[in-house]
Amino acid sequence: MQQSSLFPSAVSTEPEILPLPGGDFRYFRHFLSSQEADYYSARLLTSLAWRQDHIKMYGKQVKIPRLQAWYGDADALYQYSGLNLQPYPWSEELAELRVRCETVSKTRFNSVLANCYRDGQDSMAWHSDDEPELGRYPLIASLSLGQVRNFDLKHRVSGERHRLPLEHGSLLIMAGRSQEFWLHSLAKTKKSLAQRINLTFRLVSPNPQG
Ligand SMILES: O=C(O)CCC(=O)C(=O)O
Ligand SMILES: [Fe+2]
Repeated sequence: MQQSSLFPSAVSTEPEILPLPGGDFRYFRHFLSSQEADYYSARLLTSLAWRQDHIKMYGKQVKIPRLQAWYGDADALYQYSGLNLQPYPWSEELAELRVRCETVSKTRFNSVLANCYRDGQDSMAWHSDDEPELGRYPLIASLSLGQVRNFDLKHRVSGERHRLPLEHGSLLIMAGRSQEFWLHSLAKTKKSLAQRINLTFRLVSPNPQG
């Protein structure tokens, strides 16, 4: 049975456009209904192959401050923070969400990076999603589930900052030259927070030169 038929009242409205010079950021606050968001949040938490990777920093192996899992088509290989990620095949829930994200963003995705922030101590450092395999003007669809966390944006040249709390069931589309001009991060906080899952749907090229 198609899961989406269980949720006839899914809300989908026009996005809010973030006023960020040079970028193209569109925020769908109520992309999923709250029932859908609860459903996917619970399912993904238990069904994905979460793991805590290590990266090399200053010659030392350090644990990434969150759990991750990479899913996608077999040829969607991805290098991330020096890690070579091999995708797991699409799970049922991820495949359903992929279609929803493709429809709203009018883009095809062949992979998704899942991140799980277990509490306020889990975080993501400043970066852009500008790896060559994402192409020149990548469109990335970022779906958030669970605990609201602050998504911080910083302009590479002017240093201008913007903070967007990403809500349960929301979708943020980053397109055009967003990655070229803007860095993003998720800061740690001392507050006691519940967990949050974020999915970034991506189209990665098996051959960045091609
Ligand atoms: O968790 C988020 O909202 C951001 C995730 C992110 O930036 C990434 O996966 O590249
Ligand atoms: Fe990112």
